Amino acid sequence: MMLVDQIMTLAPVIPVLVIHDVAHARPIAEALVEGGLPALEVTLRTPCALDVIREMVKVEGAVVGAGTVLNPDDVRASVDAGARFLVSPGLTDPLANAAIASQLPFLPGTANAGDIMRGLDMGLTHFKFFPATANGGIPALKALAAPLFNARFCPTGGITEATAPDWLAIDAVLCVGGSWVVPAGKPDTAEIVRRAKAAAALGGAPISA
Ligand SMILES: O=C(O)C(=O)C[C@H](O)[C@H](O)COP(=O)(O)O
Repeated sequence: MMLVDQIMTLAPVIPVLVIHDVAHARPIAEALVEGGLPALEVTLRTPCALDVIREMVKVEGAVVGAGTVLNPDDVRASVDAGARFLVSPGLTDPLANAAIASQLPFLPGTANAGDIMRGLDMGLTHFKFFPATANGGIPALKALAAPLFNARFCPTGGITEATAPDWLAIDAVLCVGGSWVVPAGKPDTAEIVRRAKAAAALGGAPISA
């Protein structure tokens, strides 16, 4: 099992995936891995999301996690599908307890100092900062990371290929999440490889785990 900081340092970007057709799972995962983005966040927002995880875990080199994990049932379903990490938009006690019990790396969404402090109290150290842009952007995260100096972040929400380098330049930021790498609709795998390569090159060379 990988540690959360190993997942977060596989590449500078974790692509956030909203996939509506299980037939798209493998070609998308293969294109992302080929492009240098092995950590994949499959959001549990579509009816086929758990089947997408089951397909993507078969792709060599892919480290597949579940996103939009909202409650203990989602944790159980993600574990059963083979997810290797969990990402949520927020931090609740029932979710955090289930995620910690699962022993999978867990990146809970946090938006303010109280969220992060509750997470630190639970023994968590790595957080999603969400919704990153709408929630005050880079100045907000820098202001939060200063007193909460033990916390490390994956900002997500509204980040683009153009703005990602500024986020990655923050010391407390290990990677960013974003949906821009895989546009909606029928996958254009050549375009996904191109976008993945561009994302993998952001913020310097990836540190392999
Ligand atoms: O589904 C979740 O668990 C979320 O928390 C939401 C996603 O992280 C954002 O929707 C990605 O944001 P964009 O890159 O702006 O599209």
